[in-house]
Amino acid sequence: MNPYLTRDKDDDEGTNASGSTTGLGHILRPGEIDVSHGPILYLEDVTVSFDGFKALNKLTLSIDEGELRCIIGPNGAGKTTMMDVITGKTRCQTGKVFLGQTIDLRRMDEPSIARIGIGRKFQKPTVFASHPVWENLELAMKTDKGWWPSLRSRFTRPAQARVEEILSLLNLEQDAFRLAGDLSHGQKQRLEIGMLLMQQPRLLLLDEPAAGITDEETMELAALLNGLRGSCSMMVVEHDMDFVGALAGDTGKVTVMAEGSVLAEGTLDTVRANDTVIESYLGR
Ligand SMILES: Nc1ncnc2c1ncn2[C@@H]1O[C@H](COP(=O)(O)OP(=O)(O)OP(=O)(O)O)[C@@H](O)[C@H]1O
Repeated sequence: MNPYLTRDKDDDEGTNASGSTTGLGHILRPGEIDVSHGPILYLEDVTVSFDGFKALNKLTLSIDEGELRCIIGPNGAGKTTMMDVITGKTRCQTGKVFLGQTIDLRRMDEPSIARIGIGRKFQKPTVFASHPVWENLELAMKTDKGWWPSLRSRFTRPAQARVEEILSLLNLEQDAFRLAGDLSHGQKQRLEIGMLLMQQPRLLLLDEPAAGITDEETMELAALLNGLRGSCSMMVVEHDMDFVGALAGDTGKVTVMAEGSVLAEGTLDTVRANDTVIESYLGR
């Protein structure tokens, strides 16, 4: 079962002080993401310069709610810098960066951006190697206590149910009691995505999740991400074109970046046939 289907009712609907539904879904509570009239992520004319070099050059891009967008492009195109800007790690000099219609990410710091629902996975998996798989998931669960204090707190029934749901989604049920450090590279990648899912993100940013994993694990990862489609928006930066093909299918939108801007956008077949893309990235 998709874990987002069990999202708390209060997470998605307007509620009044007594907790009953108001029916005024368009009236936003603080921190609520408004996607009623447009995309979940919107970047416009974003520029980032490092000592005069433009890593991002008037980058304009948007992601729809529930979309899985693959981003491809040559080394140095600015893909990681773009994720750094979205997550508040790097500040852009000019441009707009919005989550939904109302949340200006440029005004927020990294922890606040993470709390509001943007999860990021770096290329190298980061798991608690000396803890069992299930405990990695439990530690990652959204909590006001933080990870380390929560290690000592009781494992509640709802937490247990969510861990079981995510283990099943990750196809790691048989490995629940193994130490995370003993998993294969591909299993660690899936576990780290599961740890992000425990926090019920609205937008996931994944940087080359298929790098260094076997072909079989790559397809398993693609199945996992395809299964999340619609319930969580995702931006996946990737060089492995088989993986991109498995994610984008015939109709998914792929963005090609080069020199800090969008070079082309469309279905994988469309961008693959684009002469400029062939010249600058895919080769003949
Ligand atoms: N902190 C920094 N200081 C100076 N230059 C930087 C910095 N961060 C990135 N750059 C430069 O900005 C450009 C874009 O880098 P970025 O890592 O965003 O590209 P990328 O598309 O993610 O590449 P790759 O596919 O190799 O990961 C590169 O030329 C890089 O050297």
